[in-house]
Amino acid sequence: MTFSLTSWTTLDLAAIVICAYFVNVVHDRCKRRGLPYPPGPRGLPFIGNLLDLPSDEGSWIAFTKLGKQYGDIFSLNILGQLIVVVQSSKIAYDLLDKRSNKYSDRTTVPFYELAGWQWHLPTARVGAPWRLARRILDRGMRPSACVNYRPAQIVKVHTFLSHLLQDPENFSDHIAYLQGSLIMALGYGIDVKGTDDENLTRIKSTAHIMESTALPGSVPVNLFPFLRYLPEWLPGMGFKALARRGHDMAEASIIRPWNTFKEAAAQGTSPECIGLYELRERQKSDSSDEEERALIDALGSLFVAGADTTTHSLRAFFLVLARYPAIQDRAQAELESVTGGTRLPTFEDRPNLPYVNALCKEVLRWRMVAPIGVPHASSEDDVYEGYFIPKGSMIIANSAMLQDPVAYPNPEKFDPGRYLTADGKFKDDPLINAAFGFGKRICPGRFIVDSTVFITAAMVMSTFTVGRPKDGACIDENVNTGHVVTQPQPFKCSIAPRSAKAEELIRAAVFQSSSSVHS
Ligand code: HEM
Repeated sequence: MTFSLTSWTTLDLAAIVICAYFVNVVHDRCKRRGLPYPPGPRGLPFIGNLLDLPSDEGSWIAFTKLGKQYGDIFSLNILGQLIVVVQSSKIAYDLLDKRSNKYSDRTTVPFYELAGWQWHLPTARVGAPWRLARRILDRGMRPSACVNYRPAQIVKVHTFLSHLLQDPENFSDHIAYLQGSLIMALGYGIDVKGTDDENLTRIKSTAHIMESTALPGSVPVNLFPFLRYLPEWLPGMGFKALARRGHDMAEASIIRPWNTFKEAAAQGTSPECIGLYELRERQKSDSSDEEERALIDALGSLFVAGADTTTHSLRAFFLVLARYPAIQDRAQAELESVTGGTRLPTFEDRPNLPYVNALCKEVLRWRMVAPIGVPHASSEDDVYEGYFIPKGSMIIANSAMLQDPVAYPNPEKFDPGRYLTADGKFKDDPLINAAFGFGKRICPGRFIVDSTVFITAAMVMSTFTVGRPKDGACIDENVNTGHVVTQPQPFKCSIAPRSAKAEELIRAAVFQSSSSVHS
């Protein structure tokens, strides 16, 4: 007897779906041994809590509201996927950090599988390829390695200052270019020479497709994975061609810069970068084909994971300067007391700039770029505080913890004073790390972010004054309602050099940077 899909009636299919649903419910009850899931709103059959997630506001806002009703750990069921949302830092560290062996996986994004994007680290499932690539980034971006990339960071920030000087109105685009070109330099030692650089435009297009196909509702196959097995000529199957295009584009965008880097490394002309750091480490041991591919994947993941995120934080930094002149004045006075206004600040000045350091920390807390991080997934059944969390659950640590009024009184206020002692010394706050995630999946780029935001902020405030826009337009302090990554709403501001001396310092720095590159 042969079966074909077309010989089945709608009733047959409905009966199978209903049976599967009830088998699942019974299986689930047995597994739970009477333990409840974390509390949450009652869902509807089949769709669960789909309607409890409003589409017109950021998911972190919806989660925060639900958290007020159901507590610091609650759960939702979306089309059969259990989502556990965690709102307190204690629970987040208990689960994602202390029990990281069980909570470091990711759920599959069906479109990514179809496009062959398993190399992309932030969404990669736990397994040997992720472990190898992750080790490379942890090694190549640890604080002692980051010191090697300071010259590249300084050159890129000098160029950024000169862009602000020439064309202050487009500061937001200059920030994006700063980050894009910096990541190409950090990863591959490639010196991008303008916004139309091929490596840059290619990886930007790849990042764009990846971002627009990551969420459950963005492409049909993410909600209904079985669609990938249906023929392409059926209506609604356009995602298959998109996946092929995405695959080819992504491969080109990670392989071409890799080849450029490898050639330079072989000729001994590659500047310091993460790729070179890793090759040096490998000379200490034998390296396999898998390890070479892991390095390609690791470097390829940097742009998509790190360019937009840091760009948005720096846009928030400009927003702060434009909105809060007293904060800018205080930071500028501190910088001037250290540099005398006769030179640009350096990394070595950092210990003497507690207020600037505190300002940078507060930017990361005040306008978190990734308010729900990247969801983790559990790889084993677990019980926490009497709640059952089955294998395959999605765990979301919501940013509400960095807006907690107990840890951060008046959390909406931008206040660098949170990180200063009574006598004005910088006081670190380990909780801020929550902005970079948890456990084994914590952002490996966090030390690069820390140094990039510091050196950019210090150089900008030394040489420019940022203020309200000349046309008197209002500056909206809110962020957009993107579901994963947020950024300030577009805003205008005035940016003027602080003095003729500041202009002179910028021109001299750019001249010196370009002559050292060409020498
Ligand atoms: C303000 C800037 C940034 C923020 C707020 C940020 C935040 C995050 C967060 C929340 C995660 C998920 C952590 C988790 O799953 O628990 C993550 C992952 C990641 N980030 Fe960042 N990030 C930033 C910049 C960067 C930069 C500059 C790079 C690289 C140059 C980078 C590379 C990565 C990578 C590769 C992952 C995936 C790690 C994994 O899944 O194992 N990030 N980041």
